[in-house]
Amino acid sequence: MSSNRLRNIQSTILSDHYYILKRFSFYYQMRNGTWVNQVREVYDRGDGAGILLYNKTKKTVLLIKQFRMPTYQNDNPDGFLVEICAGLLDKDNPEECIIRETEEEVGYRLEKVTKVYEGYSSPGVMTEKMHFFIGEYTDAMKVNSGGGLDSEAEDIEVLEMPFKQAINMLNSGEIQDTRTIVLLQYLQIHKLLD
Ligand SMILES: Nc1nc2c(ncn2[C@@H]2O[C@H](COP(=O)(O)OP(=O)(O)O[C@H]3O[C@H](CO)[C@@H](O)[C@H](O)[C@@H]3O)[C@@H](O)[C@H]2O)c(=O)[nH]1
Ligand SMILES: [Mg+2]
Repeated sequence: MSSNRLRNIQSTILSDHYYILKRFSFYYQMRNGTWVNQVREVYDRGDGAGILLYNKTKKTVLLIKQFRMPTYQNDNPDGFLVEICAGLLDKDNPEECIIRETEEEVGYRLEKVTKVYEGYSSPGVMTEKMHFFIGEYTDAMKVNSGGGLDSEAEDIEVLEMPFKQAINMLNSGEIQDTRTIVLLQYLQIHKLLD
C-alpha cells in the first residue's frame, strides 16, 4: 500500500464495538497537481465470500432468506432479503470459508467450488472485498437442514427453486441483493443451466 498522491494520513477509531469504523483525514493530490484535505469514514469488517449453488439436472438454485437490519432501515418493508449463501472470512481462506458457510447455512457438503470474481462490496465506505463462487450441488451432498449457527442466533431459511423462478424474481425486483444478482447473471451469461 503506497501512493505518491497521498500525504499525512491520520486515522481515529470512531467505533470498535464489534467491527471497526475509522475516520481518515489525509491530503490527496488532484489530477491538476493541487493538494486537498479529504476526510472519509471507513468501515472494516474483513473480507467476505459468497456462492451460488446450482443443480444441473434439476435446473435449480439454492438461495437463502434472512433478516437484514440495514435494509429494514432503507426501503425494505419487512427487512427480509433473498441472498446467496455467504459469510465473513474470519481467518479462513475464501474457499475454506465458503465450503464451511455452505454447510452451516444451507446444509450441503461441497468438495469443489469455482471462483468467478473478486470485487469490492461498497468501495466508498467499506474495506470489504468479496470473493464470488459458484458450485454444483446434488441431493446426495445434503448433510443437515442448514439454517445457520444457533450460537450466533442466525435464522436462515433455505430456498431451493427453479433457476427460471430466480431469474423472474430478479427481473421483478424481488431479488435486491447485488451479490445475488451478479451470480444469477453469471449462470445466465455462461448458459450453465440452459
Ligand atoms: N453482536 C453482533 N454480531 C454481529 C454483528 N454483525 C454481525 N454479527 C454476527 O456475525 C455473523 C456474520 O455471519 P456471516 O454469515 O459470517 O456473514 P454475513 O452477515 O452473512 O455476511 C455476508 O454477507 C454480507 C452482506 O453482503 C457481506 O458483507 C459479508 O462479506 C458476507 O459475505 C452474524 O450472523 C451475526 O451473528 C454486530 O454488529 N454485532
Ligand atoms: Mg451469512
